Order: sequence, then C-alpha cells, then structure tokens
Amino acid sequence: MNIKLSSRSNNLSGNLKITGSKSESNRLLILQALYPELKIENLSDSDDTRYLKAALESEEETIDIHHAGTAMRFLTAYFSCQVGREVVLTGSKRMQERPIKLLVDALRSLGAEIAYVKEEGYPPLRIKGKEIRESEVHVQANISSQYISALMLIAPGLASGLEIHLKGQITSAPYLLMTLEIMHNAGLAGTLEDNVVSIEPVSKLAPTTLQVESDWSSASYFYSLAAVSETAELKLSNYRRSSLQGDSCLAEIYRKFGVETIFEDNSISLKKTSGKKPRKLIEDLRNSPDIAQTIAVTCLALGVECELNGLHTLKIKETDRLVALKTEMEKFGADVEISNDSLRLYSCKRLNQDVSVATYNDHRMAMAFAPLALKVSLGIEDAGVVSKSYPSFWEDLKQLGLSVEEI
Ligand SMILES: O=C(O)C1=C[C@@H](OP(=O)(O)O)[C@@H](O)[C@H](O)C1
Ligand SMILES: C=C(OP(=O)(O)O)C(=O)O
Repeated sequence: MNIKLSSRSNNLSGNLKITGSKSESNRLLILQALYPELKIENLSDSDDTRYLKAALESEEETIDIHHAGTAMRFLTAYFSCQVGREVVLTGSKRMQERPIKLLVDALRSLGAEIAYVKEEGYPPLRIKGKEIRESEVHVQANISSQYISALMLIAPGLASGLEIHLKGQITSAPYLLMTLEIMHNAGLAGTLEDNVVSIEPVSKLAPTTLQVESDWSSASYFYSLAAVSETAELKLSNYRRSSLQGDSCLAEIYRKFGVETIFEDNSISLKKTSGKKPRKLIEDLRNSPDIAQTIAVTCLALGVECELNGLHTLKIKETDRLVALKTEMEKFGADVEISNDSLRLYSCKRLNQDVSVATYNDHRMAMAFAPLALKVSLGIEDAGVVSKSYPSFWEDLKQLGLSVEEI
C-alpha cells in the first residue's frame, strides 16, 4: 500500500491512546514464559510482539519471527535452555543479515547447543535446548544491548543464576536498565555494577500483574508533528513521568523546538505555542537510537541544521538507517553527510513537493517522514510497514486531521 499525505491545517489537536511499549512487552512475555504466575496488562499490539507471543505458544519446529530483532535475540537465549526442545529460529531476509554471533558465542560458552543453518554469524539458527549449569559469561556490549538483555532474561531460570561481564562501551544502555527494572518489578533480584550484571536464580514468583507503559518511541512522531506545527495540543496516554524507556528523553530534546510536555494522571500533553527552534541541534543518541530518524526529519522540516552522533547501531537495524535517511532526505533537496556513526544535515531552506519516500521494510522510515506533511504533500511507499511497532499509526494521523490517501 502506497499513500499520499498532506495537511490543510498547521494547527493540531487531539487525544490518542498509544499501544504498549514493544520493548517492555517483549521482555515481559519472555519472563511470563519462564514464570507463568506473571500477568501483563496493556501489551503492545505490534507485529513484533505478536510474533514473539506466537513463537512462545508454537509447537512447530520452525519458528519465523519476521523482522522482529528483540524477538530473534530473546528467543535464541530462551530456546537454548528449553530442555528437550529443538527449534529452527528464522526471520525475514533482512533478519538473516542482522548479526547474532556475539549472543551465540556467549550462549555456547555457557554450554548451549546452537548451529548456524546458513551463514556463520547470522540467523537462521538450529537450537537444541539444554540445561545450562555455567554461571559466568563475557560479552561485548558495544554492538547491541539486545544480546545482553537476552542473557539477563533467561538468567533467573538457570540453575545458578548468571554473572554477565560486559566488555567495551555499553550501547543503548537504557534498554539494559529497563530489563533490570522490569525484572525487579516482577520480583527478581539482579544488579548492574562496574560493568557486571548479576542475576540470582529464582524458581517461582509471587503472582504479580505488571502494566506496560505506552511506547515512547511511538510518541516521538507526535513530538515531531508538534514541533513542525504552528500550534499543537496533543494528549497521549498511557505515560508516566518516571519511565523505564530511554526514549522518554524526547521530552527534553523537543523542548528545544518549543514543545512542552505536561504529565497529568496517566497521560502526557504536548503543547507547542511558540516558534522556538534551535539554530543548530547537536545530539548524541547512543542511548536512544530509535528516535534518530524522527529527530533528523524534524530538523529537515524546520530547516534546522543538525549533527547526530552515537549512531553506529543504526547500520544493523531494519535497514541501514543512515544510508536510508541520507537517500530519502536528499530527495527533498537536503544536503546530508553520514559516517559509520553520525549524520549531519545542513539547513534546507526549501523542501521539494510530492517526493515519494521509500521505506526499506523499516517502520520508522515511514513514521519519521510523516510530519513533513505539515509542510509539503508527499508519498510514503509500502506504508503498511508501520505495523512492526504501531499498526494504527495512519488511523491516528487521520484522527489529528491529516489527509492519508491510499494511491
Ligand atoms: O532491547 C530493546 O527492546 C531494544 C534495544 C535497541 O536495540 P540495540 O541495543 O540493538 O541498539 C533498540 O534499537 C530496539 O528497538 C529495541
Ligand atoms: C530496531 C528496532 O527493532 P528491533 O531491533 O527489535 O528489530 C526498532 O523498533 O526500531
């Protein structure tokens, strides 16, 4: 499905309920599979969460998790310790290009039996579940935090728990803290000190119900819309001031664009009342890689120069997001430079109309470019990709008065 996006008004208002965080949901589903006494509310309705849930319920030998990175990494660890179970874990063509060697090596060093079905270092994997008795592992922490979260999540179910020694600079660190906090909230014991994560073994939990907060990465597109609008008053639920999600740093970043965040009850109100914007935006996003595309496009829409650093993980996500951003932003007339871990956008004074944005099987390419509709009409190719994290995204944009037309 390709769509055409445009907007008659630059003044936005509305109330939206955003689906649960897919990161929180996917962690809780793994914990629930290990500890069925755990109950979950406000689970994400994203494809990634649905595929993970189906995988955990499946009795098939081959399990396909499509584009879902966390599902691939978390399930690799999970099936490694399901004694008596043998599965082939596979995914989309892109998933078969996303590296998993560091996690496989770490699990093998603990005694897991994992074989590569096709290319060494990449899915698909054949996993034969075994009892894991080792309790110490060393893993590089600068490529993807998902490998470490995967090890943490299975750790309390192992005979002696687990000590995970992290090597190098930790990337996407808030996601590790999220894993740890969620485990604490579920009643599990663990610490992260001096680059060592220690998790205690636990055989049973007290019955607990945990509420998933709504997804902050999904909220980023409304921050961007508010920043690009003339005036905005958008109420989004269910959000908390003290979030487990690192992407809640959006509230601070978008203040620089005149968007104020007001926390009330279970929701946030985004208010834009002034034309404030930075002359140049410089951000290090190593802690919040998923909002890089949103921020880059906000700057493109507002003609703001920006320099985004700490982006090395973007190259191994749903697509090479640095190359995709440069290619698509340049279609609008922008001048963009990228390196292996940074993006620089020079101030773009005039945006080209009716550009057709390619989305590269990446939900965030589609959603990040949508706010440009407040400035120019544009096309979004393969717009259904948004279902990876936010299936009702286009419906929600319509609710705010944007025109979303299938072409
Ligand atoms: O653990 C998680 O839920 C995630 C961790 C991050 O990945 P990396 O640690 O690979 O950067 C993030 O980009 C991804 O969308 C979700
Ligand atoms: C990178 C992402 O997801 P994953 O790595 O789980 O596929 C994302 O949602 O932006």
